[in-house]
Amino acid sequence: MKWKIACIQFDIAFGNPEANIEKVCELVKEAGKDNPDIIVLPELWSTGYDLGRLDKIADSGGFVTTKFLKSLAKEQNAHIVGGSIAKKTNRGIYNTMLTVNKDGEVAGEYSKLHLFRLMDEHHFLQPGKTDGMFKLDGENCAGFICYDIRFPEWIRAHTTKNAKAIFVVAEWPLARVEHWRTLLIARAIENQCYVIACNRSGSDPKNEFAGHSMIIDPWGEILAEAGNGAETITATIDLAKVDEVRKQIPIFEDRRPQYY
Ligand SMILES: NC(=O)CCC(=O)C(=O)O
Repeated sequence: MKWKIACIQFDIAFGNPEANIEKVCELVKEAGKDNPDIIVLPELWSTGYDLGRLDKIADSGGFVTTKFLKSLAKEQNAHIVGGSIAKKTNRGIYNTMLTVNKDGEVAGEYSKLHLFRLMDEHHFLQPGKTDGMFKLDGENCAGFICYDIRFPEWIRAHTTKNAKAIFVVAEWPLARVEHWRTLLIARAIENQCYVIACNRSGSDPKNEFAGHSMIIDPWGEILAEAGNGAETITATIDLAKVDEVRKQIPIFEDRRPQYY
């Protein structure tokens, strides 16, 4: 399976879902001119980290964003890994990744498992309880949200279920850009999978963000990398390469989990 991927890196308007929905609509349509198979958005793209106002601005039940992403996916004939949104439920607010396929169906829903205390998430958000596996065109994929990439065991729990492409959506600050780049490359090499990572650019009242969205192959080669401004990066990935690399160095066969 070959997929052309587009990661849309942009500056999120702080606490302004209407403005962000309008912007994403425009940017997805622009990216769609290149006929990508999969379009990826960053973390909390509709609200940014305006955590103190989430009670007012989070999407209740995720209904507005789900409907919006479904209609965009159908219109663009592309799968959308819809970054994440703040989803309000009667159990609290979650940082939730929604993936919709090009038929306009929800292919996956994953709420961030590891809340990032340095950015106060634990005061405002609930941690998810499910894994990030989903399928696109019958292929196993997995989704992760930002801080999750610091937990290799969480990513591994998905690649041992044969996830071949992992999607990381983020609001990763510039202060730790080298951690971002190094961790993403390491996750690709150690799991012998594609890593498709979409970060935001710009700043909010507390942080300047790194950008540097990346598409990395299972050998750890960077196929595309953004700078730190608003930019859409694209690359074509071929999942056959995952099987090739896993055959060349068979780490999944050579694991000794009984000793770990
Ligand atoms: N939004 C996040 O989860 C940020 C994670 C981060 O910055 C880190 O260093 O980890």
